Amino acid sequence: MTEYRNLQNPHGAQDGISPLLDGTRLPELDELLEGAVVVAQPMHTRFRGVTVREAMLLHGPAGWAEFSPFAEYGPEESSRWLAAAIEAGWQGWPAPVRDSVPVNATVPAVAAADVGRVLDSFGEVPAVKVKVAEAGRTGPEGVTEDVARVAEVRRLRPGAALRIDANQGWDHATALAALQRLAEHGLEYAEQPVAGIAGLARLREALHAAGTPVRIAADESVRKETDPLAVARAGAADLVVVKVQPLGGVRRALGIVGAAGLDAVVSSALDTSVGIAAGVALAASLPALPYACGLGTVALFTEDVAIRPWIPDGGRLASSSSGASRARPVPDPAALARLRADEDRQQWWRQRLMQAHGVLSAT
Ligand SMILES: O=C(O)CCC(=O)c1ccccc1C(=O)O
Ligand SMILES: [Mg+2]
Repeated sequence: MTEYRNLQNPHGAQDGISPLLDGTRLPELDELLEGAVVVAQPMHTRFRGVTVREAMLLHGPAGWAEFSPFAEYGPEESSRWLAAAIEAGWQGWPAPVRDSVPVNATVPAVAAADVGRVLDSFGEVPAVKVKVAEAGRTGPEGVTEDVARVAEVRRLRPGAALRIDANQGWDHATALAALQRLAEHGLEYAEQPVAGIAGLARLREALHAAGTPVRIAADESVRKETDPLAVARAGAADLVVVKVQPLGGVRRALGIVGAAGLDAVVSSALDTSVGIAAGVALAASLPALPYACGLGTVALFTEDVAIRPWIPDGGRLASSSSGASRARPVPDPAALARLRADEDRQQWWRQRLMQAHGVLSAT
């Protein structure tokens, strides 16, 4: 007998955003853990302080699913990532409205001399996102490095749309000065240059007043706020970045974009190809997709679990939902064996999944 539970989630049931697992059965723990495997995918370049990305892959009746909250995330936050995995593996995604989606290259905070190598790994792309304001490099020297990195991207890809992501690393004055310099290279938008909704609003106004109206995209102020719509309601950003796992699934992310009423950029959480497919499903089912998606990040790994890794081809990724122009990713057994994390890590991730499951079943 299938049990349907309409879970009341403290972060979900507000302002028309659906609760986590809205109407979807919460599988038993044993069912989730059967066939679950933790992989560790090494990276070409350090990203977000990480050189090996761990992810737990689950195998449900609808296909493979990814549960990969970052190591420092607790049960409450991780429960949204688990809800996204349950949607992927036990429910499937809504029908797409487009066959493929445009993708940006992602350039980590590397030295300008390494930019060419990173760009080449993505092939031809319509847009490039450049990481700036790396931890410990947010002072004047760091800004100079950021400007040099962006200038090198512009030199090598004169026709690409160019955006930067500061991961809220700058203070107001640094962001204002840095963005005025970076705007000379042509910026499509700046992603989370400073922390907080009030911070974004203040910076956005200061940029307009200074005559450099760089568009502002909110990322952390969407995915880490208890209310993902607060930034839109405050008029603090021009667009919102949406990620499937942190927002609790494709359907919930679609609802958030609709309620925000702003243009959305779909991006990855440094997922394996299994998680990237969910991001593509979101991008392929949004009513409008005015910006390239940050879903090319499998190119940052030295190896991936999928037989055909989800790396952009001609700047695009094909959609895999119903009417599939491409099947959903299936891990290659040989790659799973090679990338399998050690027993301690398998155990640690099973523990995390149990805790996230506990949050979903208690609410
Ligand atoms: O958007 C992209 O191009 C890549 C994804 C990305 O930058 C990212 C990946 C993992 C965690 C955080 C972020 C981020 O957008 O801040
Ligand atoms: Mg970001």
